[in-house]
Amino acid sequence: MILSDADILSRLADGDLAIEPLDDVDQQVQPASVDLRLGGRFLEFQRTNIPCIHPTEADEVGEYVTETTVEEGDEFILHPGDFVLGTTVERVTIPDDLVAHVEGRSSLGRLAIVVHATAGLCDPGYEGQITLELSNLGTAPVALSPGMRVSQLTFTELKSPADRPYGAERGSKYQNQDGPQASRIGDDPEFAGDGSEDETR
Ligand SMILES: Nc1ccn([C@H]2C[C@H](O)[C@@H](COP(=O)(O)OP(=O)(O)OP(=O)(O)O)O2)c(=O)n1
Repeated sequence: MILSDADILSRLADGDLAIEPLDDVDQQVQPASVDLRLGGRFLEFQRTNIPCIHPTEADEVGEYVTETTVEEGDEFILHPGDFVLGTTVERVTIPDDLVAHVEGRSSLGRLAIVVHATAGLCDPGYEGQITLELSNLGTAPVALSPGMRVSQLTFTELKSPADRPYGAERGSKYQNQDGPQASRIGDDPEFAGDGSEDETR
């Protein structure tokens, strides 16, 4: 079951679901979602001499990524074909019986801006800001302004609370993330070497 505006406000009042800061409830709480704003920090991917990123090599991911900060009032120009990581202003806390989905806003979609290229699920138990996978599928550069409502979050009730919510034990690489975070897929246990893997690779 997807939460309505009344359900969302009731869960926010209960305090187990949190979205902070929620500065303008009237504007941000939509009929069945909450609009989230664009933060000012971006991770851009540079062209380098590395032939490719091996997703399991944390250093290689780091080599490609540089952080840019855009102050409120300034703009970040997203060029056609570009892919950058952004962040929400808001920090969310998802209770164990809800899952949240990051969706784009139609008004930006109509300008060819996509806010999650592939991954859009916030697990039960997740806490932190949300990293946005921003791309421009169009032919014109688009100016993005920190503080603008850029994405929306919907909430779906689980049939029963998660037994092992995000952050409780395994993995949970992105718990409490602050600002845009690059991929940490190299921290996956199957790549980190848990004794069952060949570590001489
Ligand atoms: N666009 C998104 C999607 C998700 N998340 C956050 C909330 C999720 O609960 C957390 C983990 O997302 P996934 O489970 O999709 O990612 P992984 O499976 O790669 O990570 P892990 O192994 O930690 O589960 O990242 C995010 O910040 N931005």
